[in-house]
Amino acid sequence: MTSQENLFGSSIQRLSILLPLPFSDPYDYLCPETCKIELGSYVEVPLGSRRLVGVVWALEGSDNHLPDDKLKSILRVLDSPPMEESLRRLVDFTATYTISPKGNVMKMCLGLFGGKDGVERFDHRPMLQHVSLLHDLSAHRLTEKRRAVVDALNGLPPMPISAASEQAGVSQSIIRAMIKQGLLDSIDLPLDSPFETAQLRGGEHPKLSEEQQTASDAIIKTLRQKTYECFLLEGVTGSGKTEVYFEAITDVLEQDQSAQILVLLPEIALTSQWLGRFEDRFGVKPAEWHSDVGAAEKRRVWRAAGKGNVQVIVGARSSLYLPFKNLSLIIVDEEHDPSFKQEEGVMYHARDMAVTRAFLQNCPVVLASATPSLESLINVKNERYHHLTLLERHGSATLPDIQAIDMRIDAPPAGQWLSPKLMEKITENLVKGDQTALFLNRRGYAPLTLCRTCGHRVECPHCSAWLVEHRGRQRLQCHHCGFDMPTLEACPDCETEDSLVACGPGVERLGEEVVTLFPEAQVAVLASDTMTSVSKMAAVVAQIEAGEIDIIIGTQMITKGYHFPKLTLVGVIDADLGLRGGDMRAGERTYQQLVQVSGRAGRAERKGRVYLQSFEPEHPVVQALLTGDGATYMAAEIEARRTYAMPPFGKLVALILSGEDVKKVIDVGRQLAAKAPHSDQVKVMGPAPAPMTKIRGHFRYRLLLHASKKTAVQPLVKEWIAAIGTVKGVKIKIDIDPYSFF
Ligand SMILES: Nc1ncnc2c1ncn2[C@@H]1O[C@H](COP(=O)(O)OP(=O)(O)OP(=O)(O)O)[C@@H](O)[C@H]1O
Ligand SMILES: [Zn+2]
Repeated sequence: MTSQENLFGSSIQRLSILLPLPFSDPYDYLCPETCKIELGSYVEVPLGSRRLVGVVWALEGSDNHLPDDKLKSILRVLDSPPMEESLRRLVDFTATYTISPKGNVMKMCLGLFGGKDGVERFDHRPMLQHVSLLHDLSAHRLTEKRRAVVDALNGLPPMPISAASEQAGVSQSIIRAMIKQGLLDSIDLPLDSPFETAQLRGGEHPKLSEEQQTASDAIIKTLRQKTYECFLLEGVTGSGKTEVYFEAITDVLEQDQSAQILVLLPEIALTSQWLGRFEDRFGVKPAEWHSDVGAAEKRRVWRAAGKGNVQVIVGARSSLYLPFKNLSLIIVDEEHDPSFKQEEGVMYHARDMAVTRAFLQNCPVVLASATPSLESLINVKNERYHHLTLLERHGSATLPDIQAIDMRIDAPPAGQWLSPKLMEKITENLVKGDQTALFLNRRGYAPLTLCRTCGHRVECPHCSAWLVEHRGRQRLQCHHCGFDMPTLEACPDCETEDSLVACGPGVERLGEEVVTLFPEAQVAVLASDTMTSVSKMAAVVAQIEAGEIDIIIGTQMITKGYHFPKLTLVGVIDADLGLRGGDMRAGERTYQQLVQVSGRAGRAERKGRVYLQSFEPEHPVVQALLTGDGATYMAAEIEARRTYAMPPFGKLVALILSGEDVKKVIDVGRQLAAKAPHSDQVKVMGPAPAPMTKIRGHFRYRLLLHASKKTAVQPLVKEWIAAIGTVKGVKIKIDIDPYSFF
């Protein structure tokens, strides 16, 4: 600790404070030595005219030689347990690994907020107006809406006005008016109401099968030793991986009520069914952390995590950076899922960082999947991960029969997308009263609108992409920048009326076809643009569970996690779709997706069947599904990666340059190429126009660095980019181990 006398004779110290701003290093601040401060303490500091939350990164100043009188003092130490060393080290690691400013990683740790809001979060617990029903209003004459409010509140403890309005389906003003008239009571309660503790042996408690038991025993053994170990829990679809890790969660909490568990799920849409299962099992809801959670709830979860007042948090990628007090187990479900890679800002891979966090925390981590990523399989081979396998479906369920439909032979009628064979199977299934899922990974009505007269394709004015028709909403939309406009009557180029045609199918168009062919069936179309919130998705899931839906049509959002006992037929409309892009992971990704969607069929007593419509049924991916020999397919993929020294046998770093002035972008690209590191261990390709040459009016070029496994790429890339310096108007994004090549 450095200290010296200040002007007034009292002792002061210098501190390094990491701020949630895009800076790489902490800033120096002063504070009286009497101040009770620790490494990791959250403090409020001034910066210009702003007040920010920062974290004490060192109990001494950095080496910036600024005299004390140039430094400002911290304003106060905030009321929260200090950030633990393991999280501070994760921040350092993430920043170094991804070549991001440390302050940007700190921003993720603080949750939502950088500025003022961050400070408010630490203030005495905010109070919130709650409403309750104390009087008997049955004799009152009430409007329908007021009656709905009474029904929603009846017999329940006070709830926030927003919750009551949601429950009753009326506006908040109606509730406020009722409070004013004395019909309802209002009370201010702290927002930070505590999370309930799980009931460990109370709820539904399945008896594990032998292989499930073996897997959960292995995890529990490590849990009790309180050490790091990474498990790859590989179990076929429907084998009950969730039950295995629920058992592990039960054991951690049985050993230690204050233990905390983090479960990462790839998609928030997935959580509805998962949450239901959790609640059945543990009698309480876990805390949630994802983009659909409101600011007040996020504040509550963040604080509870830090104070150790919440046991289980289920979340998306960013929950990994929450300030847990006693993190004891991390689960990454569907670990192979590409959405764990963050593609904006700090470009980290949440699965890999979860393993790192567990290592720093010295606790076990479980990666679960029916189709593990190639990287994880290799880590098993190298004995870095402990492999646990479930080979059979739970109970009497068996894996579905999978067949291909050769679209060159069994072609659909013109302008339709369902082959005669698949139509026949759907009809049979409807007669049986079973449910069918049709998978097509394309949102909207049609991916392309084409003019029959002049051949013009309707493109986004800001991106090099076609506009996708959304017929229900009568809009044309860009799926890259969100640009949106009404559908057109005439061709924007040759101005011919009624000459535009929709080309290709999206789920909406497939829905139209299905409704026409099977008018008596109840159909639901699920895509991320229609299922915009967890509650909307939950409502549809409940309908499917209740058997109110016969045919489910959806994008990749329906492929994973779901368990619908009555679903026995899966049709894949275009099994080759994912193979067309052609990056290094296209085959692996398509294989995983097809296994996952097939895995939705026949998960209970009734046998499942899957039909893959393909123009290339001889493709190794389709063959792997038909033969059920995924292991051989993945082994061949691993060999191909090894041959070409592709990750994880070698390293890739992508540089994505973008700017409004294409000449400047190309110029920076050329400068980078000229200064590129080259050796027998390192090669650089590019600059080349990105496949998406323009997004949001910004032109994009890419360079790709390929290095041997032993090369430390981060210092190399840092030095390389520093040699160019910053160029105004051109952004350089660094993507270590890229998953997207667009
Ligand atoms: N030991 C058990 N006792 C009773 N029910 C079980 C048991 N194991 C699994 N199940 C039930 O079997 C069904 C499938 O299990 P689960 O959803 O956990 O599989 P999964 O391995 O996660 O599948 P997927 O990878 O396809 O998501 C669930 O309804 C689950 O409750
Ligand atoms: Zn666009």
